[in-house]
Amino acid sequence: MSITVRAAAKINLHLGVGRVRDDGFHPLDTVYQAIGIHDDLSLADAADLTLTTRVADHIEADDVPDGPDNIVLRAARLLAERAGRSATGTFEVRKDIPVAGGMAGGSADAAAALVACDRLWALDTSDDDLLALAAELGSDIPFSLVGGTARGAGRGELVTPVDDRGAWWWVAVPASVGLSTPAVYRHFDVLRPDAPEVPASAEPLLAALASGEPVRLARALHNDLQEPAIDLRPELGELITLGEAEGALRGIVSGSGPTVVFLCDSAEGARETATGLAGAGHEVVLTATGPVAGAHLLP
Ligand SMILES: C[C@@](CO)(OP(=O)(O)O)[C@H](O)COP(=O)(O)OP(=O)(O)OC[C@H]1O[C@@H](n2ccc(N)nc2=O)[C@H](O)[C@@H]1O
Ligand SMILES: Nc1ncnc2c1ncn2[C@@H]1O[C@H](COP(=O)(O)OP(=O)(O)O)[C@@H](O)[C@H]1O
Repeated sequence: MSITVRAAAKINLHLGVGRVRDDGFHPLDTVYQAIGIHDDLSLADAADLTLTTRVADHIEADDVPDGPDNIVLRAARLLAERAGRSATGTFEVRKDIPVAGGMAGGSADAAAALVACDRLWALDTSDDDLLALAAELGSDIPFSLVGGTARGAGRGELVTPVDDRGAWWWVAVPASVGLSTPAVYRHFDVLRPDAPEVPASAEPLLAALASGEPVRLARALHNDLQEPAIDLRPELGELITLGEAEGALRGIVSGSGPTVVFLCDSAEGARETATGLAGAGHEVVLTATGPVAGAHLLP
């Protein structure tokens, strides 16, 4: 038997970051949105545990570990250990989500692996237990299970779905070389030694989301990791200016970057912005809508 699970990229519409905690993580008040850029993960019965990866043209195959470090295998082993069985199966990951891009591609694959193993191994794990395992594997992974639009608290792992009736149009421009999430958080600590213990509230963003108006949402977008990301990669600031000149309502660094996402007012607006960015020499320009579903089985 073989099954396929699809998992989406995320962006942070609001990313409030507080002063680093004693455990090395930063307290967050964030709003995630899953958008229509996907990885698909297939899992087939087998006696042992193996993984192959296939990547879209815009991804460098060498950037994705194919050994035990791949988060798919870590997720499978963790679930197997908790279920008291051995981890078995042949995984194939087909990646379209930019790697180390601030779009939680690894987290999407980990969430997909939890869903796929739970199903193929017939474990029937409860949602709460799957969410707890996801949080052990990484702060963003519970959101990758839930999808849609959701608020994240704690270090990002405590996820609550929020009201979002919009269908938002996004243009995403990944960079050819990724940025390390811990490095961007460390740079935040250097630039913001006075960061408040309580992160900037997501409430204004939630009000803009509920209005359904793209111009209001554009104004409310907020990312405390944008400043450190741009300080490490000044060209990201130029890219934001360019996309806004090409018709986007607003550009913002996605999570810890270096992908930049642009909110557009319509499908037509997204097409124009994408065409303008491609014409200016950006080889990879992706268009997507959000919100979309979290990790789910494909028929
Ligand atoms: C920045 C964000 C925003 O959504 O996403 P990305 O841009 O990476 O996609 C997340 O906080 C990334 O979450 P994730 O990539 O799951 O991080 P984890 O594996 O849990 O942690 C990796 C490292 O990031 C730092 N980290 C992560 C989360 C957090 N709240 N504070 C932190 O300081 C820590 O240095 C940690 O050791
Ligand atoms: N399945 C996977 N897909 C992508 N990256 C992975 C995977 N498994 C492990 N990694 C490692 O995780 C790092 C962060 O990847 P990713 O989740 O794409 O970025 P981000 O944290 O910026 O959202 C990569 O540089 C890579 O070394």
